[in-house]
Amino acid sequence: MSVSPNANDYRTPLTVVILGASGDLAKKKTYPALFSLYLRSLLPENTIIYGYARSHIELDDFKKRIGSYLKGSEEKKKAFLDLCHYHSGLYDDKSAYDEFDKLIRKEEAKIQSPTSKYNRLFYMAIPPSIFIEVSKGIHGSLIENNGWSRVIVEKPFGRDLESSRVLVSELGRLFKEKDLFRIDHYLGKEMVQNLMVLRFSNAVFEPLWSKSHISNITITFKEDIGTEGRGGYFDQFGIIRDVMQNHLLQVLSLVAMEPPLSLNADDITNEKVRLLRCIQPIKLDEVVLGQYIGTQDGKQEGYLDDKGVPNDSKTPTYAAAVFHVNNPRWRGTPFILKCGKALDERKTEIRIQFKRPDNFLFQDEDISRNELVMRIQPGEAVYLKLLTKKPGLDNSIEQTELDLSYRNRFENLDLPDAYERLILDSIKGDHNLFVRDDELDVAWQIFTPLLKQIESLGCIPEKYVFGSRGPKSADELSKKFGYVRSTGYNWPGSSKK
Ligand SMILES: NC(=O)C1=CN([C@@H]2O[C@H](COP(=O)(O)OP(=O)(O)OC[C@H]3O[C@@H](n4cnc5c(N)ncnc54)[C@H](OP(=O)(O)O)[C@@H]3O)[C@@H](O)[C@H]2O)C=CC1
Ligand SMILES: O=C1O[C@H](COP(=O)(O)O)[C@@H](O)[C@H](O)[C@H]1O
Repeated sequence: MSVSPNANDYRTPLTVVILGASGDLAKKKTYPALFSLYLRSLLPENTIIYGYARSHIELDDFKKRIGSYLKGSEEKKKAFLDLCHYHSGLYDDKSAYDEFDKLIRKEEAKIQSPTSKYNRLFYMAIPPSIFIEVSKGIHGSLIENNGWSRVIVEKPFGRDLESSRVLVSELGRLFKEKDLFRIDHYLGKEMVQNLMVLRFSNAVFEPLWSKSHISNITITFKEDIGTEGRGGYFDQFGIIRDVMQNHLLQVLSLVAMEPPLSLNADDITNEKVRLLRCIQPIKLDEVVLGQYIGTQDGKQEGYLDDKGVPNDSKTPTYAAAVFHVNNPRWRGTPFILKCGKALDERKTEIRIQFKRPDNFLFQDEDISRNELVMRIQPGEAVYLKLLTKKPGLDNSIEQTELDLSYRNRFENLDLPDAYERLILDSIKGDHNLFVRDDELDVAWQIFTPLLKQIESLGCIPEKYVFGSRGPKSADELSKKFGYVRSTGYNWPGSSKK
């Protein structure tokens, strides 16, 4: 579904309320995304942005703080910051929300609405421990009855099936599903969006897209930074809850789902949910857990050195796990999901490794498999690794690639940040890129038994050094499930990357 900027929603004044405006997410992601939308003239004509948090911050200081994360001309920044207000108040105090509502109404009253309506978008950039009390505050004092009120919630949506169900039902009592937007920011990334187009608009892929031709699929998330002071938060969740249960599972479902009935949000989510229901319970012996340690030269600290992390923490900062999808398309093709912090590089990619052709004529050659790689970040690219005859008199075979590097192919590439796209969609009321309640439920059904097993057995993660490729056992796991690493491949563009 798409809504044109001329629709009524764009003429109706909008108040964006950022709860937790003094925090990290707000300054690094939410305000910069709103600023980009402002620069592209994609915010409704009369938009006010109100930050709310406990900290007492003077408006000028607050503007300086968020201004330092905005990229654009000083003139545009100033014009954007003129739309921004800040109010401090408690999260569990009804009178504070009532007072805040009065302030917002006063600002809104200065604007004549051409549609006689006023819309409000609430963005919860707050820790999960206060989701429910803040939701009650919004519901009790801040809802706009003459227009829509929508709520964007950030992950984590619970820490297991039980807590997620409590959260879903509590929020469900306060807001209708159509007004709730659960963000998984990976769904807003360009290449993740491109998955649907690549798969379903190109006749060349669909006939190959199954166990008949695909040997294994690896979805990898690597970060080259550690927890960097966020250890206190991270330690309560670990990498499986932080990245695998949400971002990687979303990518898996888009790679593996059947074609949806239409591009309508519900039809797409129905297919994702149907696919997720086919995932077999994850086996502990098909999982590798890791935790990073510092480098010998002391330049990089280990996870346990991060303040807020207990000395004896067993929380994994790396995980690899094998997923088996029990349906006719995928039965027999393993999906290997890998994610970790403090590794050798920053990279998120999908790597589809094909089987050898049935009637393989080149038995004597040490020949690698075809691979279709979709690099989500950095440097968005889709490339197909294939074999050609070495040009010239030589008859040997060489690995090469069909390469769609976005930066080379698309001129003046200006990709919107994931948050920018997602905030815009919530203004349009488009749920396509947000997580539906039943989707969340099935994701937790997949992971909760594994997480409980890991915790009850007190599994000790394998140590790996900051900046390495992660635990050694992860490569063995990939190999065991059919991944064949090609050697001797040389990408000529590496110097341009
Ligand atoms: N358009 C573009 O931008 C293109 C870029 N390239 C670049 O060329 C380079 C090579 O590409 P490609 O062959 O696809 O990717 P890589 O050789 O980087 O990785 C291929 C696979 O091998 C694994 N691997 C890497 N090192 C080891 C190791 N020492 N032991 C075991 N497994 C390992 C990787 O795991 P893991 O992911 O866990 O590291 C990954 O699954 C990359 O830098 C790629 O980005 C190539 C083609 C096009
Ligand atoms: O949700 C999260 O994602 C970030 C990585 O996001 P990216 O867009 O930079 O890939 C990760 O660092 C963080 O731990 C996690 O909570």
